Amino acid sequence: MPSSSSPLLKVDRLAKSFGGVRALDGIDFALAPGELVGLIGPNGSGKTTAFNIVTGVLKPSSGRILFEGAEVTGNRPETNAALGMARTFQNIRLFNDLPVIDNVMVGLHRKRGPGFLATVLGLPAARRSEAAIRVRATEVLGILGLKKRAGERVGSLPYGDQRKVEFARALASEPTLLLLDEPTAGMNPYETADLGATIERLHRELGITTLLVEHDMKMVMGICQRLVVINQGRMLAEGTPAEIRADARVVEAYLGHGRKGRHAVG
Ligand SMILES: Nc1ncnc2c1ncn2[C@@H]1O[C@H](COP(=O)(O)OP(=O)(O)OP(=O)(O)O)[C@@H](O)[C@H]1O
Repeated sequence: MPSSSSPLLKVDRLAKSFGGVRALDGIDFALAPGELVGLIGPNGSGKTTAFNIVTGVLKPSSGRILFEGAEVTGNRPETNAALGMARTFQNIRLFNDLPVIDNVMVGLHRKRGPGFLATVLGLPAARRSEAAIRVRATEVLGILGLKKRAGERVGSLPYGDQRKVEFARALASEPTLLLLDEPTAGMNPYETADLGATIERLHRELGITTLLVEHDMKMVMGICQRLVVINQGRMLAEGTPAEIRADARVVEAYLGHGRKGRHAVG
């Protein structure tokens, strides 16, 4: 375990090229244990690429990712998940025809289940473990205010609640690092505000270190302790929401992209 002063996650001189496109060029940032940090930047600035490299979906061209002090660069996503990273996706990935509870239980099976085959065959250890997993999944649904919907088909839930189920699945694995990829994508302003409040509350209550990639400036500025701003694959600024709001380079980068409304920094 890291000491309180050593970062939980360190992104070190990260670079990534896709053919001739230099998507990332020297990205450096770190998350201290317990921090809620927003990774922001205009469209095409490289946020998703950075996120995908941290989680292991993409390999960097150069640079390193350190998690709990150990190098995890180039690890497969499943390896990183087993180490304690849990993520949500930009596009919801749930099993629409399955009940809410089953979708959350998937997150727990990934972490410590007895194995798919043992579960299917209903072997005794698997059955006991299955019961424990169901209890834990129900607890997590309770934290997110979704306990009453546990038995409903997840596809029948409103969009905002489906996002919360994804969130519950990530939390169920008891991650050390929670990575949220544009969780408010496709949400209306009410759902966005509600999810922002949920992320902030869970962070406060559970203290999970969280990296949030998000377009909605109002939400990000409202809940994050610190922001990392990238532009055209490079570091642009880092600081508290108040510092970022007052940073002329950030305002310029967003105005240069014609950002208005929910994307405006001011
Ligand atoms: N698989 C790929 N192949 C080629 N170019 C890519 C690929 N993925 C991303 N890019 C390019 O890399 C740059 C960064 O893209 P990325 O999606 O990481 O930005 P972003 O900040 O997440 O954008 P958005 O806010 O629109 O989601 C862009 O120029 C994009 O076109």
